[in-house]
Amino acid sequence: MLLEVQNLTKIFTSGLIGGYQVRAVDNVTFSIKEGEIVSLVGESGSGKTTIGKLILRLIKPTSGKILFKGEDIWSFDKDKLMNYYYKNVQAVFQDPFASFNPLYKVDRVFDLVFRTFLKNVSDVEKDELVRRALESVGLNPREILGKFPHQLSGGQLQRILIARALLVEPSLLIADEAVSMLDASTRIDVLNLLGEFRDNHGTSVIFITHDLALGYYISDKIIIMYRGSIVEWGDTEKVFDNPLHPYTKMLLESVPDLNVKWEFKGIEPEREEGKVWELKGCKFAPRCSLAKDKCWKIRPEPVEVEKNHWVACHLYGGS
Ligand SMILES: Nc1ncnc2c1ncn2[C@@H]1O[C@H](COP(=O)(O)OP(=O)(O)OP(=O)(O)O)[C@@H](O)[C@H]1O
Repeated sequence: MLLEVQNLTKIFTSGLIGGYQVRAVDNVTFSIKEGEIVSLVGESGSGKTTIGKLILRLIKPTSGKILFKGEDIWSFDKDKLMNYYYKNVQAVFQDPFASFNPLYKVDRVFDLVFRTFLKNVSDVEKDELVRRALESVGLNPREILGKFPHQLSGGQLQRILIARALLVEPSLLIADEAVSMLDASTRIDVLNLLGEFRDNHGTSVIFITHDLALGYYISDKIIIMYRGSIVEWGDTEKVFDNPLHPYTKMLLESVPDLNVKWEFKGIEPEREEGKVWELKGCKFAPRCSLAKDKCWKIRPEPVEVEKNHWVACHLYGGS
């Protein structure tokens, strides 16, 4: 297995006075095989980015483990972290502007990659690798190299960052809302590019998105998150063809239908933000029209309802 996330929990403390704790990630377990594209889907605040940061070892879990090829990522010393883990695990985030220094030409992001991960490459080879990487994301190197960030569009900058991440040929790419800022046609090009890269290099992708349709388009497996917990996961086709959790159903109903004028069909989110994190039962109970007594008291355990399709909901059994 390439990556195993085991009972991962991250608790943040918010507010200075009378602060309350947020269980941003709550006992999350999943794994990713080589060459698999897995989408993490959920609305804002469901813990997707926190999972990405935990996998990148940018923050420390409160409890639980992340294993990369069987090794605990927190057992790596600085050298192994830089020269092994980050060479294997690359990331692209939502806001491309944040990744560029406005005072330097965009080429600099490639220099850093060569200095850190590809030290033995000659200058001639470097130029060729950069050219190929830019072309692979649909950019013309002559229009890109030598420019400052403000001279390029957000979509161009984002594709440069994807090219940079793929240059290293990582085993795992974490794409956190990485296509959100791209226009619709560029977005599809970049999604196809990730798929091609997987096919050619066996790179696995964790595709973090709030957009169910993008998750459907790109992924082999889909994980639906709600308030830090996984509520449903499985093979993408199965989850889409036969959504089981009331939250997954609600998300699917909210995908805009171009033939129907928009009308709010969801249930109003609960007002008392802090309280839901403390619920003993199902976190979705305050929004669920089907919630029964048990749902408020006992957290549902995941149940495999069909092969490779799991749901954590009392409607489908489990304790
Ligand atoms: N550093 C932090 N300190 C305190 N709370 C945090 C911190 N980072 C995240 N949180 C909280 O953890 C929860 C999960 O946040 P996270 O950013 O992981 O969600 P998300 O699903 O990625 O949302 P979005 O799509 O809006 O980025 C939220 O309630 C958020 O406010």
